[in-house]
Amino acid sequence: MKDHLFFCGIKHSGKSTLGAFYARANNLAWVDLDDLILKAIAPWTSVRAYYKQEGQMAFQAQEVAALETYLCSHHERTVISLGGGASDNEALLSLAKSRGRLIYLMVEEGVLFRRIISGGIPPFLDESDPKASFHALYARRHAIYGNICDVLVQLPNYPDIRDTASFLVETLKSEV
Ligand SMILES: Nc1ncnc2c1ncn2[C@@H]1O[C@H](COP(=O)(O)OP(=O)(O)O)[C@@H](O)[C@H]1O
Ligand SMILES: O=C(O)C1=C[C@@H](OP(=O)(O)O)[C@@H](O)[C@H](O)C1
Ligand SMILES: [Mg+2]
Repeated sequence: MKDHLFFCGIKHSGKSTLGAFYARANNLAWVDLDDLILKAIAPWTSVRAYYKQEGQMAFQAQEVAALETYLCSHHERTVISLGGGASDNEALLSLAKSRGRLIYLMVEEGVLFRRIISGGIPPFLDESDPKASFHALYARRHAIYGNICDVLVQLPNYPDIRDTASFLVETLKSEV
């Protein structure tokens, strides 16, 4: 199967939540790559903790291994929600590219920043200037996703995520 749909985007853009919605609406299988990694790295209970302790290279190797394992054993068309750091994993992106289409769920920087810090400043942002550190992360990853993805969907920021999901389903009708 070479026609999977890979949902890409910066952290908190809604890849996981909207991936599940979109798959349900289109009667497709859905998996979240972070969930597959978590199963593979048991007894770890969080991918973030694994990433922090074992480092980026180890985490990226898990991303590729988890995707390879899934693709080898599942042949139905699947919506696969990637993690936000996929932009920095060339091997993962080229594997995904070879097996389907990459959909960039683009959310405006300010909206994402507010969503991210609503739960407090996360450790991946610089505590002394979280806005500037997020700006740098956003700019770099946005450039990569904008360049590599086959489809870019600029998501609205509706108060109810179900409305955003419906927008996505409608928008992708003409694209995939
Ligand atoms: N369009 C949206 N509107 C409101 N909240 C959202 C939206 N997209 C994501 N969220 C919220 O942001 C958080 C992260 O969503 P998630 O789907 O896990 O994003 P990702 O997988 O891209 O990091 C969740 O609390 C989710 O409810
Ligand atoms: O942005 C990142 O570097 C990461 C995002 C996470 O996924 P979400 O974007 O689904 O939160 C997860 O894969 C990991 O913690 C790394
Ligand atoms: Mg996610």
